[in-house]
Amino acid sequence: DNNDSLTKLKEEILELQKRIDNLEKFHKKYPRVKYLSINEQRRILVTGGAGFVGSHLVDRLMRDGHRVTVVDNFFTGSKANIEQWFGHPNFELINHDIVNSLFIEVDEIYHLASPASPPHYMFNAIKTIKTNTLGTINMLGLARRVKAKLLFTSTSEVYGDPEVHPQPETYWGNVNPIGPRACYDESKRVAEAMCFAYARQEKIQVRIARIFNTYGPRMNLNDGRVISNFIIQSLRKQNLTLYGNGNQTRSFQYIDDLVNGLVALMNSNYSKPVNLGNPDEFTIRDTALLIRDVVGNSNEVVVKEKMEDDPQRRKPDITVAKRELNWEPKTRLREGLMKTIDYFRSEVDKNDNSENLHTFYYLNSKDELDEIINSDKIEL
Ligand SMILES: O=C(O)[C@H]1O[C@H](OP(=O)(O)OP(=O)(O)OC[C@H]2O[C@@H](n3ccc(=O)[nH]c3=O)[C@H](O)[C@@H]2O)[C@H](O)[C@@H](O)[C@@H]1O
Repeated sequence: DNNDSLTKLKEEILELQKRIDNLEKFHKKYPRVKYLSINEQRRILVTGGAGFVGSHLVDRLMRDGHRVTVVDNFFTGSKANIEQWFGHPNFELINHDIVNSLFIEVDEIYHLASPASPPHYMFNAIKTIKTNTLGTINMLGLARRVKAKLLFTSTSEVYGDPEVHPQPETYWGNVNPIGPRACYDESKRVAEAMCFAYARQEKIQVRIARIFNTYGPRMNLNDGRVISNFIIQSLRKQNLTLYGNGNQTRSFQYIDDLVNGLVALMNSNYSKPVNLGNPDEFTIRDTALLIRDVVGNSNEVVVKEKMEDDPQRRKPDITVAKRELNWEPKTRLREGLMKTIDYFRSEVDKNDNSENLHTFYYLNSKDELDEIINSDKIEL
């Protein structure tokens, strides 16, 4: 008997030894990064660096050879977006909410942290306002203390429901200050004002990007914005939800183009706001039909209640970006959609077994909320 258990123990030890050997053999492979000398290498903070746009920017800055610190509170960001850099000597992740002060030493700050999808930013309107106001003040304070250059990611939503088309940076906008979108567009507007106040009064170097509708891999499955909703609905063979008649327009920019624009803007000498967007304009109905076509299904398009204060037409005038940054978007919508659909296809496959996922719906009224709760569309 003793002999038996001894043999069994020996077998178990051998098995464990094998596993330790395997672990020791494992070396994490990172994407290739450029070598920069100490003089060339910059210390760069990316707030919201675990989010959709932030993580693509982090990839670019890391590959360029810089030292990158990500700050994120993971409200809409996710660790999976940046896990490729965990453990890399040039990379650091701080779980921190920028509504509180941050004390670190950096040369540049890309300040992206903010929920961006309407259902997300409306989910906790006060928190959205705090993030864009207190959060931006904190980042400007940091920039002043350590003499860093700060790029603020503003939005085409500062133009509200625009009465000028396409929208140049000189247009002051048509924003409802008390509407459901105000928590986002008004707080982004005041954040722009803060950047300019710090630039004038404290001589901080600021850059302001007004980002127009952007899509691509790593958008959350529950992002709730139109491109991801239509793709997921098409993949799952659900009805495509058109809010309103679908004649409203948007101009969609692929993520890689935006990242190039952000880096070009940071490195430029231009300190006034710059539109970054793709001027190809589509109605939302046509967008639904195109996505359905590229996915290759024939789902029905159903009309839902119109969003309150939904901008009716949106298209960037990118004359300034072309002139000052020598930048323009390169990716056509169909091409960008194909890459995005590939990403969503694998994410949907992964997630559909875990049943805890749903598309966000806009709630315009109490009736609509009741309707959703009583239907099987959403698990609350
Ligand atoms: O990217 C921008 O410039 C700004 O505007 C967007 O807001 P919005 O254009 O309203 O983005 P979506 O939620 O994608 O909506 C686009 C249009 O599609 C419609 N929509 C959305 C989702 C859906 O399932 N169905 C649908 O018809 C909306 O009503 C809207 O007319 C984003 O929310 C912001 O992050 C960003 O700052």
